[in-house]
Amino acid sequence: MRLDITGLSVEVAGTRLVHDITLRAASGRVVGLVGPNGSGKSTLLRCVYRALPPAAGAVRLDGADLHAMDARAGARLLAALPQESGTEFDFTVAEVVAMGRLPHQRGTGRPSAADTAVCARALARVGAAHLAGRGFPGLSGGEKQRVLIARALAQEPRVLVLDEPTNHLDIAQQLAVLALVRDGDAAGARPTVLTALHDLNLAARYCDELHVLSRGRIAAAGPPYDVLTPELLAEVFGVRAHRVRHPESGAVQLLFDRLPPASS
Ligand SMILES: Nc1ncnc2c1ncn2[C@@H]1O[C@H](COP(=O)(O)OP(=O)(O)OP(=O)(O)O)[C@@H](O)[C@H]1O
Repeated sequence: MRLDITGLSVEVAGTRLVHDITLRAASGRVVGLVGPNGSGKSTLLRCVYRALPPAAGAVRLDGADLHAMDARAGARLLAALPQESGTEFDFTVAEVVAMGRLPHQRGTGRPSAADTAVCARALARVGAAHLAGRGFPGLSGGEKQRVLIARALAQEPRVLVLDEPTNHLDIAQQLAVLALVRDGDAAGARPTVLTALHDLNLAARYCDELHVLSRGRIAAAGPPYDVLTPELLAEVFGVRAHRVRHPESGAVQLLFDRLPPASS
């Protein structure tokens, strides 16, 4: 499913934080959003997953206006992993993941055997099947993050919006989660993904395309290594970057240093 963001501006408490964003994620593509702290990534994503209304512009899924859809219809198409859930769900892990099935349930709202199977698969995909019976509040930060990703996967969305999915994850889990997001499920179903990421090397490795946000506006967009030039990294992130090649794969990697202080 295609995600089109056109002319999107977002305001919080009367202040415009995100200005006139236009980007497209073609069906099945992984599009990354990178930018320094406070550049507006979360605010933009919150509007895309409908936690905030647009002040101008629109978010469309295969041409249909997401903000004009009823909540259940929208939730059957698009699932989100917010940066901070803000909720200490007093539920078991299995119950938290089952919440992902709510948009698909009718009548009694009780999960069917098929719903339970979808949830079990989602937990297994993030390597958290063994946590199903545990209470959510007692999990570690990384375990919670994997369970919330499983909840989003259990929603079987056509579009997945992720705000820092690697937060709290150790390096092996970071690579595993981004690989599963990029590669889709065993049946080859792969949602369209829009994800904010801080780690520029991970963003370059797992995203088909990157959009760089700076002060609420798009500063650059395109294939990762066309975008992540030393000039842009100095200007937007304030760092000195070297590009080197991985000794085995030959893939480009970025190494960072602080910029030398400006001479007066
Ligand atoms: N409720 C709010 N009221 C006022 N300002 C806000 C509010 N929410 C966010 N902001 C400001 O908007 C700007 C963008 O914040 P946002 O969280 O979208 O940035 P971000 O790129 O996701 O940052 P980070 O990388 O630190 O997560 C920041 O300067 C932030 O302080």
